[in-house]
Amino acid sequence: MHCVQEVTPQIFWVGGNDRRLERFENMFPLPHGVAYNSYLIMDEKTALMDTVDSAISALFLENITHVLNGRQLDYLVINHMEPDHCANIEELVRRYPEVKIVGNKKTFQFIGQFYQAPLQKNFYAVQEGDELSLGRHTLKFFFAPMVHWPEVMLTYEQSERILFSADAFGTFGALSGNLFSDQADFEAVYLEEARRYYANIVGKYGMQVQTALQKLSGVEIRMICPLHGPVWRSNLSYILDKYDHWSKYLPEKNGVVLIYASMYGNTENAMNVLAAKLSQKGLSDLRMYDVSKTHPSYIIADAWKYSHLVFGAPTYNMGLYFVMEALLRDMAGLQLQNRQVALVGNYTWAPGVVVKALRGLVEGMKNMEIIAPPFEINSAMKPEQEPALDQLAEAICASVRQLG
Ligand SMILES: Cc1cc2nc3c(=O)[nH]c(=O)nc-3n(C[C@H](O)[C@H](O)[C@H](O)COP(=O)(O)O)c2cc1C
Repeated sequence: MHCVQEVTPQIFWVGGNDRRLERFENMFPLPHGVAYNSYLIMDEKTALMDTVDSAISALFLENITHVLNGRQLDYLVINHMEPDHCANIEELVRRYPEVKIVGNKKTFQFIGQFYQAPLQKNFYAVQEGDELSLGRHTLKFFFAPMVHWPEVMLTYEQSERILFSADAFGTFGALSGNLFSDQADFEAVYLEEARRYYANIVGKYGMQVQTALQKLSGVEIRMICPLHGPVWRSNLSYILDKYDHWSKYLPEKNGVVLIYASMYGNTENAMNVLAAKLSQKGLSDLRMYDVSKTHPSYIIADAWKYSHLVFGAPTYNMGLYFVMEALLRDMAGLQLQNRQVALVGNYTWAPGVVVKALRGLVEGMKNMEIIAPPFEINSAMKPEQEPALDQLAEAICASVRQLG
């Protein structure tokens, strides 16, 4: 049975949800599933905006057949060639041999790489700023290279002022029937997952997101239709503001995330003592993670949200405990920047090694300020070290308060 929703009287959501997939990109846990959105415009000409992942192909094709109701598919716009959105191109050409595949040079290069079938005869190339009339609706194409992949386009429908935004403004989390963000309690249901999606999937490309936002700044947008998660038809400034913060690597909140690695509990203990001191000094909403327990995507999402990060880790085979090293390299790869940092190291026989490694990785990232001398433990924290930890706590509090 088809499952479609009306976005506007002539535009239909023909996507679907996957709550079975364990990990997005075989990497990121999906406790709340994921939605693959696709939109079909029914005008004098019909146009489909992107396809979906192969996991939901059967329902997707049924949805299209239902909405087309015997009509031909005239255009298939490919805003993004990542396989979770383009798994059905070949099948659509088999069903609608005359369909024009709308894309740019890079789109067509990638289609050639992913697909065996000769699809060149269906290609309909567009340039930046080109317009395509469907009748009452007119599509205008904005290129947004590296707002995830190099071929990415944003398609703007001029009559209804709708932005089909590819992966931008998307989120993890399946749709629970409610298609629009204002039908859900977005902050409760989606915000954490939207941030986790942004930081881990798009985070590296902040500069390109800024370029795209500037390109669109003169365009009136009434609705944003992303490829994942709910559609925005109201309060657009809310999600635009989040994207502006995230892509400028500006924290949303002044606060502290304590991130530790620990094999036998001694580093963990020092981090707990530090967290208690921070709390007693008046800091609230502290967040704390064990890197061996929590998937890095969640820690990275909070690193995107908060202004201060404390990293604590033991020495391991004359270096930094691997899981912490992997997390820091992940953060660096995603270009996390502009954070205030404090360090806690632990060793049994090699003083200085782990704090040097932590410092090296943190200083390798842009605009990361180490706000106080590292706190070092020799195997286990001793009561006589409390004044030094107090000093570190005081430095962190002062730095948080300084931000306002
Ligand atoms: C496999 C292994 C390798 C270690 N390698 C080093 C090392 O190279 N240098 C050092 O000073 N301590 C090393 N240690 C000691 C730990 O860093 C130390 O015991 C620390 O207190 C552990 O902190 P934790 O209780 O938070 O796990 C090693 C410990 C283990 C288990």
